[in-house]
Amino acid sequence: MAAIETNGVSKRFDETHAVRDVDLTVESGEVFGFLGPNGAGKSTTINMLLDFVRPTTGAISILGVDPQEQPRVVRRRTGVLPEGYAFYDRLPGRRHVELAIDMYESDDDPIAILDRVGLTGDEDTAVGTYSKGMRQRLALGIALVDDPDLLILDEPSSGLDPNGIRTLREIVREEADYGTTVFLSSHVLDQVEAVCDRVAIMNDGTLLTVDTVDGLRDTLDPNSTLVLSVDAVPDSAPQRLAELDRVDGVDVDSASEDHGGTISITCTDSGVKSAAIGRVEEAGATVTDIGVEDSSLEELFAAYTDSSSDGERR
Ligand SMILES: Nc1ncnc2c1ncn2[C@@H]1O[C@H](COP(=O)(O)OP(=O)(O)OP(=O)(O)O)[C@@H](O)[C@H]1O
Repeated sequence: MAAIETNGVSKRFDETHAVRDVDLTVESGEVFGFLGPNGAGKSTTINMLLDFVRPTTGAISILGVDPQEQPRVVRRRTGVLPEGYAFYDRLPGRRHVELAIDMYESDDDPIAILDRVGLTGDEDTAVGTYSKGMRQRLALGIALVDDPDLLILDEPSSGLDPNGIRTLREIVREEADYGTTVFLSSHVLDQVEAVCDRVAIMNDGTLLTVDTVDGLRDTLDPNSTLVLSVDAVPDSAPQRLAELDRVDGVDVDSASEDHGGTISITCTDSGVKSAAIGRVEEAGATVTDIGVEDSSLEELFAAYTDSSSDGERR
């Protein structure tokens, strides 16, 4: 059973077509990244998944149930970190977690949850004095109450410092290990790349693609650079490599001949990499290390959203 399934889901706010005809399936146990620039329709989609907003058209299933028919079942089994959580400034962090535990009638330990999100020592401090990052940590803790089957995190890294981002990443991985499905929206792409099995890219309300990060790479930018460390750069290596069909460029660095050098090979197809290594070895070099430089998710995202912004929207 899919954890999230949408069929032909659209949402109009008056003249704004916020979400257009979205078909999306997130399998149970996946860590799924939901990417898009500001105004792409990510929050509107999330709000429809949780029945906070009703679709204009289309059908949604969350953990096998229709959120319009059984919103309580969906909310009971789903932990949500929404964009802009409304806290009670005068209440301490611990009390917020206790209220969530009471609501779920759960036997979770609030201190253990606050510890998990890195708020040890701040449990009894009023939330009004919390920094943005501390509030985000608290909202994440509240989302974890009662061990949800599905975690929906809307821009979870917003306001977090590098330590907070690392904690978030660890928690996402731990939850995935427990079998929780994690759906996280973001425009902080390297975070998404670090934890997600698959990503969807939204722009102007339209779902442009769903793929693994590697799959996106193959589609959008098959070029990658193979960087070989060698004991010495043979004179014939560049020529031998250039003869290969899917090699687009060779760059040699043999500045420190005593200590070997590097050969960087631009490949237009990943299948040519082993042949390229073979050619270097045939030329007489010993390959001591192999690296691959791929385009970043950021570059792929820009390539997708730029090529989709071609006129008629809204
Ligand atoms: N309640 C609303 N009434 C009118 N328009 C809305 C409403 N909610 C969202 N929109 C519009 O729908 C579009 C999509 O907004 P949405 O908040 O879903 O995007 P987003 O991808 O979450 O953006 P961000 O990353 O900035 O949060 C935007 O044009 C937004 O102005």
